[in-house]
Amino acid sequence: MLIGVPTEIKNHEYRVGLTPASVRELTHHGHSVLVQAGAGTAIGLEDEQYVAAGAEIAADAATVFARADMVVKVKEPQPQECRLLRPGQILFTYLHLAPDPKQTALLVESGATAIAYETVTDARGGLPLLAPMSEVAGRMSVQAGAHCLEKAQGGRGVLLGGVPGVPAAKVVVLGGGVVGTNAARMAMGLEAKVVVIDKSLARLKELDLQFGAKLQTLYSTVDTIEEHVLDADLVIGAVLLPGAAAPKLVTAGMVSRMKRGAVVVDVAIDQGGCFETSRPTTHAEPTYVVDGVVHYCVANMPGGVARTSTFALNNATLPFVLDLADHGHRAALARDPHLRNGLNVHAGTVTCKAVAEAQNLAYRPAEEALGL
Ligand SMILES: NC(=O)C1=CN([C@@H]2O[C@H](COP(=O)(O)OP(=O)(O)OC[C@H]3O[C@@H](n4cnc5c(N)ncnc54)[C@H](O)[C@@H]3O)[C@@H](O)[C@H]2O)C=CC1
Ligand SMILES: CC(=O)C(=O)O
Ligand SMILES: [Mg+2]
Repeated sequence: MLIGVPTEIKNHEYRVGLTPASVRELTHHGHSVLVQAGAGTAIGLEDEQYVAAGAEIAADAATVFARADMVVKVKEPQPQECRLLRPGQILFTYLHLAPDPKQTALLVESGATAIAYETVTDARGGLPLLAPMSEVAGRMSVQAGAHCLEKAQGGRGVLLGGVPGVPAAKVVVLGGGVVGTNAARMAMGLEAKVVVIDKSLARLKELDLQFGAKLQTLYSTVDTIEEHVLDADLVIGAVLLPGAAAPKLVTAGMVSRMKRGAVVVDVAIDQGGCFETSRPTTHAEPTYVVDGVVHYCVANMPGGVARTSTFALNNATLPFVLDLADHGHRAALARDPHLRNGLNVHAGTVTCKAVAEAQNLAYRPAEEALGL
């Protein structure tokens, strides 16, 4: 199979779909890889390293999309990329379609087979291709939040850990999954007072066992959310209903009653965000203020630490890329129900139920669309 890797074009996005080491694995399996010139240069992955691993270098994205049987990316395709896709071609990348009707329509129109990293599952109920970036974003959310709390950034001028004689800041984490756990761990490491709110009792039990008395775990109700958000210095949004638009747990009314200079970091923004006042921002302009509350809503946070993120992402995606390349999409999707859960759009139909429901579109189960 010919696998194509275009340069990412989203704002300040420097990750790359395949590392030279991943390219070497693919060529070792007898596949060909076409990498756009300069795709990894920003993070020190030079064209020469890709060539040494067996890749061919293409001058531009149009060539990569025109020749590749499978396009491997990081972020959702931008409109000009969607228009380069064709029927029968595989697109393997993050899509986050539920809150994005425009991209959904373009992918349906393309006729391509679009497999989303974020809805691929594993046998333990996890999301193995979302998890590495959730680890990164969870850890970054506390760095970002701590920075935004500084006066010059519009924050309250509060140090997360306090100092002897002065109280620590209060950090509230909504959702105790992969992002939430990593955020809580970093916030506890900086000696903030940390509360995690989740609607899964099983998850709260695991967190309690893992962190003990240092972490307060609370069951998610409107009451609990309101009480703790109003009292917080930093709130981190980390909830997820896989594939679906994020639930708006924090209303605009609650935000208006938060402390002036408090900060919200809405990591769930890629699924639409869990604060009613959230809208996507970029690394170039990461924050805005609503009712005195600083909002950080960058939809590609891991792009900020693109080198770490690229290696972490490739560790998780490579086995699936190899599977798709070795067997073709139909056989690979037929034999692996977890990879099949990643199929969001195939040959002009939406095959992810949560996406179809979010946008009121016709849904066709993947098995039916693939003729399995
Ligand atoms: N902005 C960015 O750059 C990035 C965003 N993300 C996003 O972060 C979000 C979280 O991802 P993960 O932690 O991997 O998901 P996860 O599935 O590991 O955790 C989500 C948690 O939310 C909880 N939850 C669901 N509904 C809830 C409710 N009503 N109240 C309280 N908790 C609730 C679930 O029980 C679960 O524990 C996703 O939207 C993901 O796409 C992930 C990486 C990067
Ligand atoms: C998951 C995601 O949105 C990202 O890594 O950018
Ligand atoms: Mg505890």
